[in-house]
Amino acid sequence: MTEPISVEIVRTPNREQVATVVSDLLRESVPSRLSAGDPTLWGPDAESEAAIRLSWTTLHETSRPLVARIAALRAELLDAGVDRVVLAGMGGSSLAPEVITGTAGVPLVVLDTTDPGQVADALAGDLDRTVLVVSSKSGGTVETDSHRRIFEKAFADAGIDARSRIVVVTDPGSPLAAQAEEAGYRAVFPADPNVGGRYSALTAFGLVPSGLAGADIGRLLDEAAAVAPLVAADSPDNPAVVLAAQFVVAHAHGAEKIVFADTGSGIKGFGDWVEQLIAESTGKHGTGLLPVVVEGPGAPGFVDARSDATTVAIGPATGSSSIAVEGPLGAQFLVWEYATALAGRGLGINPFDQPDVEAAKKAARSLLDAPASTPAAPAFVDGPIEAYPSEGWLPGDVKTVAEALKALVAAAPDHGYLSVQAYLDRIDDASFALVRPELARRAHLQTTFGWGPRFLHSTGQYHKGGHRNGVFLQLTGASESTVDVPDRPYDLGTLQLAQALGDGQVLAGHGRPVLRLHLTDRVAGLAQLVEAIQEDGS
Ligand SMILES: O=P(O)(O)OC[C@H]1O[C@H](O)[C@H](O)[C@@H](O)[C@@H]1O
Repeated sequence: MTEPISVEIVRTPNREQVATVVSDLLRESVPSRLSAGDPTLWGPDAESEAAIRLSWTTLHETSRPLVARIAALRAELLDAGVDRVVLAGMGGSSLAPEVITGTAGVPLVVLDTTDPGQVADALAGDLDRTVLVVSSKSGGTVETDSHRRIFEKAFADAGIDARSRIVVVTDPGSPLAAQAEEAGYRAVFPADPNVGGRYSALTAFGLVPSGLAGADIGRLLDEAAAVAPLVAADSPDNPAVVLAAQFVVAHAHGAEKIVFADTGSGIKGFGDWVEQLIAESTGKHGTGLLPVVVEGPGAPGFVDARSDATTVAIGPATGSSSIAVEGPLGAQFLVWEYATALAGRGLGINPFDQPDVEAAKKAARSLLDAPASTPAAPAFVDGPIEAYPSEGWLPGDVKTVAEALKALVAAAPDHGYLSVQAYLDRIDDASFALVRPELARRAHLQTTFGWGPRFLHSTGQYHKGGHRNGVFLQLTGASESTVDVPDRPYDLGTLQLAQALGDGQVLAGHGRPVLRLHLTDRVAGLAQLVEAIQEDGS
């Protein structure tokens, strides 16, 4: 029989220490205790939260009944000519379905944005054939609530009974569960409340949208089931133990970054899922593991990784990878969840909370509640780009984007990182992702890229709670579209800007340098930005 997953350690500088960490984990039977749901594994402070967060270890069994229910709903919808699935959900409520459907090659429109243009494009699709899945564990996430309001109105405006086209996934008792009951939405799938968002790939959050879109979710559970005995075993061959020990020891030696490249796994977008799991689980109390997702095995950050990073191939090993993990998606989900929970124990943190996420949400809410009477003036304007630096790091005589970028990179400590955060349309503005390798190549810093506000529910926890060695480049842009949020005093563009400004304030409050570049014309702005990066030469 072929192994359900393979973890290859291509090179490890600290073999003996890794072996010690492995034997400590095994001596205390940590893997089997984790699989049995022992909440004491992360110390007394984490125990009460862990007690309501460990049901993910058995989802390959407990989620089985969902498969038939989802298939029945899909058949009903198809009979009614409804075959376009739009998913409104942030972070753990959309990252897994995006990978599952991308890998299966079935279409799913994911709404995890407040960009007015991107939402307008989703609305412009064929509403006659559309079902909206509204996924939110808490039932109170502002983006998801906005999408529900916007689509409900759009269905009604198009003469479609919105109730028949909205399917909800949420925790029992959440505000969204109450709204769904009151409105009489088509179906409500109660999620397992004892699984946190980023560990919920194999709950209703991962399975409902993916199954409705046509992915083979039964097979996904089979893949997880095949690996379950391996990750629960108190054995030195346990793939999750091997990974966790590598990361904990690397972290102790100053390699707190994990650079992920897909090397031909056949999985689409795994990095986007795993980065939330690792960053949000571990990035807190000034420590953690920073995932850096790169374009491929030849990308900057991977080929030229230094001593501050471990390179991981998802797929076969390549010359630059230190570790290679090969296996199907369902197995990868479970192995990385176990590895993260085990690494969290090694780092001495609670891998199930996200103490710094709320701060940015609160700052955005304050800005929406009390908008500034006069907008802030840019520090300088360079063609179609306005620059808004946080206080205290940009010399006053800097007047060009190229110089400002150079100063931002120079403000990072040695072995720090640069985080690029694009509050833009990740479909129409997809080419902004090019900025990451361009900057990484010149900055000689590990460089991450995230779409705002999506990353706020993912790596955003690490930026504020993890190692304090990041510098931050925010990109915001003018929009030609306006999308109102029904029964709310703001439109999406206003919300999007408040989210960028709110997170920027919180980062600056942590003493981190933040440069916001606002593109008054997105296309011309990108061209100018790339030119400035190339000219920068830092
Ligand atoms: O599912 P929801 O309650 O809407 O939450 C969606 C996401 O947003 C939060 O801010 C958390 O940081 C994430 O862990 C979570 O996955």
